[in-house]
Amino acid sequence: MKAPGQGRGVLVLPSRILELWHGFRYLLVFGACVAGVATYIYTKLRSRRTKALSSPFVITPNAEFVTVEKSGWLEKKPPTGKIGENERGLNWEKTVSDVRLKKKLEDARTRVRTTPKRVKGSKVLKKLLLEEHQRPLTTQIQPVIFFSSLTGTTEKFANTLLKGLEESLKDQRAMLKVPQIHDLSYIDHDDYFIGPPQPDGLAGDVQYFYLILLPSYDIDTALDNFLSHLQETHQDFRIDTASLSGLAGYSVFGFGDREGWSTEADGFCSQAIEVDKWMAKLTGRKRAFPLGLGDVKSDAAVRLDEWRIGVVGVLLDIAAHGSLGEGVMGSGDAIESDEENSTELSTTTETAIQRPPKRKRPGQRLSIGDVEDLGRKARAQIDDNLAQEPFPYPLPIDFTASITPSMSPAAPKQMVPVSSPTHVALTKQGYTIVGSHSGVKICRWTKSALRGRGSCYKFSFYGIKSHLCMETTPSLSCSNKCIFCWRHGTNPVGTTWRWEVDPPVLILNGAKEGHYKKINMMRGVPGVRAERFQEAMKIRHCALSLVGEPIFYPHINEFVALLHKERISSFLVCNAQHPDQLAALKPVTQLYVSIDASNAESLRKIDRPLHRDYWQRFLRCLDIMREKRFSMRTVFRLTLVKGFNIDEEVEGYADLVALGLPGFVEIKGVTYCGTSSSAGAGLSMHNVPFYCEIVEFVEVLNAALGRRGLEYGIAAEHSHSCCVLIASKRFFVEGKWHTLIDYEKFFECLESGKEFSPEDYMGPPTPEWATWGSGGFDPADERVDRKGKPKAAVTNSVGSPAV
Ligand SMILES: Cc1cc2nc3c(=O)[nH]c(=O)nc-3n(C[C@H](O)[C@H](O)[C@H](O)COP(=O)(O)O)c2cc1C
Ligand code: SF4
Repeated sequence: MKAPGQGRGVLVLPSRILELWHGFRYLLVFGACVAGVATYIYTKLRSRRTKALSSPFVITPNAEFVTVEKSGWLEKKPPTGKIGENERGLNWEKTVSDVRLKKKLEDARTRVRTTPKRVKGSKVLKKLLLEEHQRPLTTQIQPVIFFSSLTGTTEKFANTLLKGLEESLKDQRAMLKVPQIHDLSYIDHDDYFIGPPQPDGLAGDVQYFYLILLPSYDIDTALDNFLSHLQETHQDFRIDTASLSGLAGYSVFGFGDREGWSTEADGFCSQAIEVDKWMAKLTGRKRAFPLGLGDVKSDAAVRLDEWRIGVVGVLLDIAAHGSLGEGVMGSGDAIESDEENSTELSTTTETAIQRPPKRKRPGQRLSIGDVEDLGRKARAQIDDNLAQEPFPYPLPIDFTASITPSMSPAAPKQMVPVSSPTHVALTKQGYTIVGSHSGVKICRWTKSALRGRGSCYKFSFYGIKSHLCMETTPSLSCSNKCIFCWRHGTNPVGTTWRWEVDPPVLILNGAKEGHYKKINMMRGVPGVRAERFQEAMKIRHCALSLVGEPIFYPHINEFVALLHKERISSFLVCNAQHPDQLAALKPVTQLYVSIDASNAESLRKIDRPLHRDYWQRFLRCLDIMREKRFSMRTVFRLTLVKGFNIDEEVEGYADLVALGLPGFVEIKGVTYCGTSSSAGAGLSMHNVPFYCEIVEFVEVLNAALGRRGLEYGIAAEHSHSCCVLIASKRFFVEGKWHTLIDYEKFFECLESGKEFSPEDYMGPPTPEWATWGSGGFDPADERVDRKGKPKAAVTNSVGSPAV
């Protein structure tokens, strides 16, 4: 039997528990849930951590691949071999076998850490490049010569260059480091031709300047590897397309053999030309000096030396100014000659002629016979007219006339002040305004010649190399308002000189400075030939035929004398409106008048002269030209405008030739300038004659001169610029035309102080390729189309025009 208390106590315990459960059950359930969740999270976290710790270190793909691509070393490979397997079990150690590559990767990492770069698969924006190049250069420049040589020739030249550079740059050590030299066969191309080298601890303190000397081989050589390397680097989408833009600049010199590969088209220096192109792309057009080419069997040493001098000049520029100067990216865009608006414009528009319908001039034709006498008669007739029948209006004051005190104007103003619209307009069109009334502009032929694409017709006719020629004017103002003048509306005009006068020295120095500056801007333009670039740095000829009227300038004689003193020849074109000034003009190498029309009415409509006695002035000028023909070479320049003056004007022009008896008559087609004023005058592209039409006109004119008993003949042509030369038989010697000029002889004659005639400085015979029927394009140059592609040579046989 159980004790009563004992049995009750047993019953009370469960009910107590039940009671407690009811009282705390929600709390207990909630606590259990929280504990469960916490345990779950803890377990999860713990398991992750364990897994991570047991896996090999994996480089973050993004960061590391970017690193690799930025440095340009590897294609989608992790960058180091010291790490073991990754999650997929690939052993990177095995994939990176090249020890050097590993080192580069390390370097690349360092580089990336110090100089982060963006991956760019597209073309580098010009603006970005500009910014980069425009930053002031405070770093030292390290010139590096690279060469390749199979038989030792290039190596020898490279070492000579090294010595030359060391010598020339020794005083510039603060900015220019001692040049280095590397054989391309012994260096790793990756070290220098993916990105500029980064010297340890000096990143940012040194910029490299590459000089690359190469022979050319049309067989497989190590050079092909180098070329492929450049090409692949440029085309590698992971690498900046201009990955070498960090260079200070570069220039290439090629050695070849003209005996076996006579022209560039035949392969002369082909590989140097290729390398130059790839380097231009890789550096973002940092060609600091034009590509030089030398023939190992003739001129290599001379050409290399010229090139060295040019390169040293550039390096010194950098030392002095901290920048590459003009002509390379970042310092002023060099204008491609193909894009250039034609300077011929100035010479053609100033003479283009609008002709009235067919005009009969019975009784006005000069008879065959004594043309001299006729000239005198014409002059006498004019004088009579002036004396007996004064003009019904007051004659305008010629600027050559003396001015009475009462008429003297107040203080003269500047002709083209800097703030004037004319200044702005001319500057925009590429003119450099010199002083307050002069201008200079590099013409498209100068650019063309620098690139070996041909000189203007003056080379074929007179031996003027266009890259040695400066086109300028000492007076932007003129006394005509020709309807076809592209400057119409903004050009200063006047019958008298009423502006401040700049001294001739100032004009010449300013013009030369402006010209050289523009030449310098061609430095980085593809295709510019180093030797021509060098030659262009010495002006040999001056064409005073830009815009305006050169003899309007009161000190024209002094200006021309300064040119001659520097042995610069002078070709002066005037508009036949300033007879007194023309009469007072001292000898120039060649004197032109523009013949814009063959009768007074026509001239008035076309030239819209300010002088009311314009026709008398015009005739007087022809008269003076006739008188001057034994003291200097005289030229009539005719510009033909289709639909205006080709068919009907031949006889009239022949009469004018009979009057002035020029040594030469240049006939050329107008160049359409496409301005609103020319369009307003009814001119369009349809008025530009084809060469065959020029040829036809010339033949008819030649016949017309013959009928007048004038001893002229068709001497030369330049079909490339639609231009033909008729010459006096004075220049036909021993069965050959002698239209070229002996410039040295001209200066000698001048310096002798004695009287001399054009025959005294007549040059050698006109080259065969320039004579009538041969086309007139210098075979040493390459004719190209507008896109710069080689064009078939035009050999225009007489009567079957080619253009
Ligand atoms: C097999 C061979 C191929 C050549 N091919 C060219 C060529 O295509 N174009 C060229 O201008 N010169 C060519 N040359 C001429 C060399 O470029 C020239 O002799 C040069 O100076 C060699 O330089 P190096 O002695 O430094 O190797 C070739 C010469 C050889 C022997
Ligand atoms: S003469 Fe001189 S300025 Fe005139 S087109 Fe020829 S190169 Fe140019």
